[in-house]
This record gives sequence, C-alpha cells and structure tokens, in this order.
Amino acid sequence: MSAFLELNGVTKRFGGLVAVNDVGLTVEQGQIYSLIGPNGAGKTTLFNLISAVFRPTSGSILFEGKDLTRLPTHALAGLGIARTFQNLAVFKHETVVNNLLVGMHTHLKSDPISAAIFWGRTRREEMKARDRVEEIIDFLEIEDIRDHPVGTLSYGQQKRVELGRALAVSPKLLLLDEMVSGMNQEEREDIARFILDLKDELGMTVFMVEHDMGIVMDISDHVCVVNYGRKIAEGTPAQVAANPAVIDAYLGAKRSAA
Ligand SMILES: Nc1ncnc2c1ncn2[C@@H]1O[C@H](COP(=O)(O)OP(=O)(O)OP(=O)(O)O)[C@@H](O)[C@H]1O
Repeated sequence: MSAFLELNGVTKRFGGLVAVNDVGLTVEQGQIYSLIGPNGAGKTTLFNLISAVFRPTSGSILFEGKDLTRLPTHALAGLGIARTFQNLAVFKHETVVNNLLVGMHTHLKSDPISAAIFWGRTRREEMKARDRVEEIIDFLEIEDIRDHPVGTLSYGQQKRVELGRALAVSPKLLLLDEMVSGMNQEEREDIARFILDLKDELGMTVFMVEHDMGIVMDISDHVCVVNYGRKIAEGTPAQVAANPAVIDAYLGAKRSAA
C-alpha cells in the first residue's frame, strides 16, 4: 500500500542556491506532522513544493500514490488537499459566511453553463455547500461573527476564517503555514485545540510549518527538523527536543543572530 504523503529525494534549487536538499519524509494518515527549523532552513520552500506552488528540481512527492509534482495548484483540492497561507488570504470586505462559501465554490462541480442546464443539480450543490458552511461555523465557534465583514475582525479571528476556508473543501490533508504567528496566547491555544479536534474528531491529517515550539511540542505526533535545506532529525517531539543536532542548529542560529 502506498504511503499517505511521501517525499523522496526532493531537491529544489534557486539558481546556485540549494533551498531543499535531498529530503525524504513520510506522513502517515491521521498524524499531526510538524516541520521545523531555523530561519532560512527551507521550510517554506518544502511547504510550497508539497502544495504544488513550486516544482522540485528533482525527486518525487506522492500523495496516496499520486505524483503531485506535475499537478497545477488548483488540482490539489480535488485530491483532498487544502492549505492556508502565511499572509492572510481572505476577502476583507466580504462577510465570514461569504468567505466560507467562496472556499466551497472552488470545489463545486457546476460551471455557469452546466448550472443553467442542470438547475436541479446546482441547487443541490448549493444546499450542500451551505450545510458545510454551517458545520464549519459551528466547529470553529464563529457563530457570533458570521455576518461581520472579515476586515473588521481581530487578526486571530481572520486566521480562523482562513482556516475555515481551507476546511470548506473537506480535505484529507490540511497544510498549515505558520498558522499561529502574530496571534496572542489565547488565540494560539484555540487554534491548537481546533487542530487536535480536526485530527481526533474528523481523522484529518495535518502537515504544518510552525515556529511556535509550544504548539509543536504540545500537539505534534511527529516532528521533522530541517537546517540548510537538509533533514537533520525526526521523531516524536521529545525525541527531537533531546537531539544534539537539533539543539546545535537552533543554538547556532541564535549565535549567528547575536
Ligand atoms: N523564490 C526564491 N528564490 C530564491 N531563493 C529563495 C526563494 N525562496 C526561498 N529562497 C531561499 O531559499 C532558502 C530557504 O528559504 P525558506 O523560505 O524556504 O526558509 P524557511 O525555513 O521557510 O525560513 P523562515 O523560517 O525564515 O520562513 C533561503 O536561503 C531563501 O533565501
């Protein structure tokens, strides 16, 4: 049986710079998998390779046995993969509900012409979309702000809406890019709880790039550490926290920043 998500010998060069160097990793279904490493280690590049924003220079990325390296980004939702962005990707003038509906519509099958011909099917899809939006509002506890324009909400609430948009497509694999950066402690704890619920209640697999070590250590099943584009360690949070190569990488980064 093929692995859920599997990277083999993935390398990404930008001109002369090797941002990701021969990385292999395996994400099991139902895991919360965190990718960490000092600044410039190659995390965002790896994340963008998995979400098909970049093509690897070499190597393969397989999701349930399907090669992601040749797919356009928009094809990922159809496979059951959704992502969030480091910078907010929401429509600030639209309400929370409308933002979630937009997330759903990228997933609906009906285009305008077939919508006119197959009116019944379009209506059924629309109703399903609205039901799904209600489930997400309930899950993310955003009932009280559902009709607010997203631009009027706090940063943490806006990130929650962005998470909701990614959930709209009912992904099997959710890719989270520095989800809690810029949030206060309470907002971080809320997001950590939602991520755990996604795994425990919905069986979702979560792959996250995260700088917040508190969250990484608290909720990850597996942690992979990269430095200078290479994988230097992986294992449980406790294993990587005790790994001398990891401690060196972070202390080294602190020393060079000082
Ligand atoms: N589009 C690009 N063109 C050229 N170089 C790039 C590009 N994207 C990233 N890099 C370089 O690749 C290396 C890895 O960068 P990347 O952003 O993946 O690291 P990171 O671990 O996500 O860092 P941070 O934690 O600071 O976000 C860096 O040296 C960066 O300057």
